Amino acid sequence: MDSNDVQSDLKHVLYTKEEIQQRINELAQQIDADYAGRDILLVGVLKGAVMVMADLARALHSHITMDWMAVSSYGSGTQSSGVVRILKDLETDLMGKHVLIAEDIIDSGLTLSWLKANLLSRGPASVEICTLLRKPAAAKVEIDVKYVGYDIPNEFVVGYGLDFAEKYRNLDFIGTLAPHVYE
Ligand SMILES: O=P(O)(O)OC[C@H]1O[C@H](OP(=O)(O)OP(=O)(O)O)[C@H](O)[C@@H]1O
Ligand SMILES: Nc1nc2[nH]cnc2c(=O)[nH]1
Repeated sequence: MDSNDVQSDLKHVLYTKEEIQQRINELAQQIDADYAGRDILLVGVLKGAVMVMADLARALHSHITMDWMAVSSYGSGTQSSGVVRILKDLETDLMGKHVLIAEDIIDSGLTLSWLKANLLSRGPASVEICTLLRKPAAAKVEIDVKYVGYDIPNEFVVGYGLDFAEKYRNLDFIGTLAPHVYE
C-alpha cells in the first residue's frame, strides 16, 4: 500500500536542513578561497548529488560551470559492486579545466576512485572531490577527498538526494530508516 507518511519511515535524524546548509556554506567558503582566480567546472554525479550540486553552486562566489555524469556501481542491493558503468557522460571537454566533483556520499570509495581516475585521464588541470558525507569505516580503497562535509558511521542513510529504492531523495534532512522499511 502506498503511504505518504515519510516521517514514520525514519528512525533517526543525522543532520537537519539547517546543519546541512551551514556546512555547505563553510565548504563553499573554503573552495572559493582555494580556487581564487580560477574558474571551476562542477561535475555532479547523478542522481544522489543533485541537492549538493544545487546548494553548493549557489553558495559559491567563484565562476562555475556545471555538468553531470551518471554512473552505476550498485547492483540491485545496497552494496557497491565495484564495477562502474557510465550511464550518462559529460558534455564538457575537460582539457585544462579545474574539475570539482560534487557527491552526496562516499561509502566504499569504489565509485569515486574509479571516477576520479577516469576524469584525470581526460587532461584536466586538476580534479578534486567535494562530498557531503563519507563513511570511513566502509572504505575499501584509499581516496584523496579534499572537501568532506561530515564523516558518518557505517549506517545506510537517506535524504537530501540519497535514496532507498529511489525514495526519500526529496527529504531536506539526512536520516536513517526504521527497520520496518527494509526488513
Ligand atoms: O563509495 P561507493 O560505495 O562507491 O558509493 C558511493 C556512490 O553510491 C551512491 O550512488 P548510487 O550508486 O546509489 O546512485 P544514485 O546516486 O543514483 O542514488 C553515491 O551517490 C555514490 O555515487
Ligand atoms: N541512500 C544511500 N545510498 C548510498 N550509497 C552508498 N552508501 C549509501 C547510503 O548510506 N545511503
